[in-house]
Amino acid sequence: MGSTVLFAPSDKSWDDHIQITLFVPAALLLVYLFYNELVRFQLRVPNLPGPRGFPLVGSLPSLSGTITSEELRKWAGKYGDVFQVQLGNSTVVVVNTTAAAEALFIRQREATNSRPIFYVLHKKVQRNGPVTSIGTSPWDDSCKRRRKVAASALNRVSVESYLPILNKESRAWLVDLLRDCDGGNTALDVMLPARKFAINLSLTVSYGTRVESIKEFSTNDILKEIIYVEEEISRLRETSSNYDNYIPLLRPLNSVAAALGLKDGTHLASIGKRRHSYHAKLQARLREEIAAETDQPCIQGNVLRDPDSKGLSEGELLSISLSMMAGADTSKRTLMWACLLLAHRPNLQERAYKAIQETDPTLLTNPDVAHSRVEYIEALTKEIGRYFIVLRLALPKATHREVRWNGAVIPAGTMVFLNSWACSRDPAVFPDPNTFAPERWLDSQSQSHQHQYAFGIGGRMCVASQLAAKALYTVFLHLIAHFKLLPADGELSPDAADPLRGLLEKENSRVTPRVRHVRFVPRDVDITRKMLAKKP
Ligand code: HEM
Repeated sequence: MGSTVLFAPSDKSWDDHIQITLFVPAALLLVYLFYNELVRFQLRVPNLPGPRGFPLVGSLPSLSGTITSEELRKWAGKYGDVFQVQLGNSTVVVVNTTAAAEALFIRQREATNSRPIFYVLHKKVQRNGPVTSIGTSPWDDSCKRRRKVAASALNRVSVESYLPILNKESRAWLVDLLRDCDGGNTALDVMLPARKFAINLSLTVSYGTRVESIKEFSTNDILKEIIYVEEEISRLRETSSNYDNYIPLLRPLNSVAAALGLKDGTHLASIGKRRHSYHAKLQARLREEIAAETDQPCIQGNVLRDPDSKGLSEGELLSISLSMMAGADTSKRTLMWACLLLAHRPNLQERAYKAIQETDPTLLTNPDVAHSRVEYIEALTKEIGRYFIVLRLALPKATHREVRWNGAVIPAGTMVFLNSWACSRDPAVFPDPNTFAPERWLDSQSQSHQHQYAFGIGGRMCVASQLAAKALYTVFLHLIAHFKLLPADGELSPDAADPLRGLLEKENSRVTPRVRHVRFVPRDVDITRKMLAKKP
């Protein structure tokens, strides 16, 4: 007798089985998509124009592969100065002109003072950490306290006390250049000295410590860690990518991928932990220096010496230091663009050199130049900030209360992008905006008192704008006084230092130049050596 399979499904029941297996998830997905579209629809700001985009993803595909800030600037031509765009499930209000920026961030300053919460940064990277940096903290009492301490440590008066540091760091740059430039025959990677300068500035302000040699960046474990971790954080803070922030559906999919071993599910949290851990090491070192009375004045030191004076918790103090290190990234990128621009504009260098000579020729041989005021170099510094805008969408902002614009009421908790790039290209206040013209900032010009958007605007503007501007000024003056900068291959390229065509990555709103090498030819080696010898 042949064996009988009692429960063998007939062909029909197999078909039913397969149909149900396919149908149920498809139906659930459709229900989810429908519900999600309702949510996305409700999140739109009534009476504010803006594209609707695609289901689920909104305008993300339309922005993908574009230079986001420039694309949004172009969209303003169609939708107006202020419009809304949906990035997945997030509604973002984009502000594209100087008039609109003043209306929202100055006249409604209190209401636009906050920062959004991002899934990747706040929920994943910071998951186990006590704090976020100031620049990524929503507006509350703690944020107010931290910002106040940072701002008073970096205000115009305090900046005076940092001038010796700025002189020292810009001279250190010249020492490195003189040693490595090979009389201008070898092109140097400008990222290395720019990074050293920027990290030293942040380390000094925060912990009273600095890096002596560029080589340490590849040999010293804590510095290697700072660089890796800060670059990762910078990538994870990027607003134009990190789609998990905007499309909730991706989050469980990523968890499944991590569970299946297809991606590293611990990476994000580990970056947050590593950031806290390197700061803890720097702080421990500073505590030892304080105990030995060998510490240098710095923000952490001031608070550690007198913990009750500022009313900050340990976590809040740490948050201030996280913020100082994040600032290093922007200074570095600005310095890189500036070197490239100067290398491709010999006339600009000569004009600047002449301006130093005419204002005060002793500055050409003086080791300390940070105190000086050469109007043209100040204008050059401002124009470099305007022309390149290294943080093209500033840092993402959020409304803290209702904001009004042209009949639309933008509710509290809405994400807002200040398109600093578009504001800097606003022809209403910057005629011929695509031309690099330091002259526009000279006192005689009508634009000279315009706001410079490189540092953002409003209640959450860069707390270190005075210090950063002075630091850039000091480097530019010293560089121009002692070196001629030339393109790496001798060819003057119109694209290398172009803020759109010269980009390394189009979509990144923190912009870096594609070309990184420049030749530095000493103007007069003996004069530079003598100047450097005046100070240890
Ligand atoms: C060329 C150099 C720099 C540029 C272009 C720059 C630019 C910016 C921009 C655009 C913002 C956001 C402003 C806004 O949302 O309106 C910002 C915020 C901030 N910057 Fe800078 N920055 C620079 C250097 C620094 C340095 C050196 C530090 C620290 C030592 C620093 C600390 C901060 C902090 C703490 C914030 C957050 C402010 C807040 O959210 O309340 N920045 N910066």
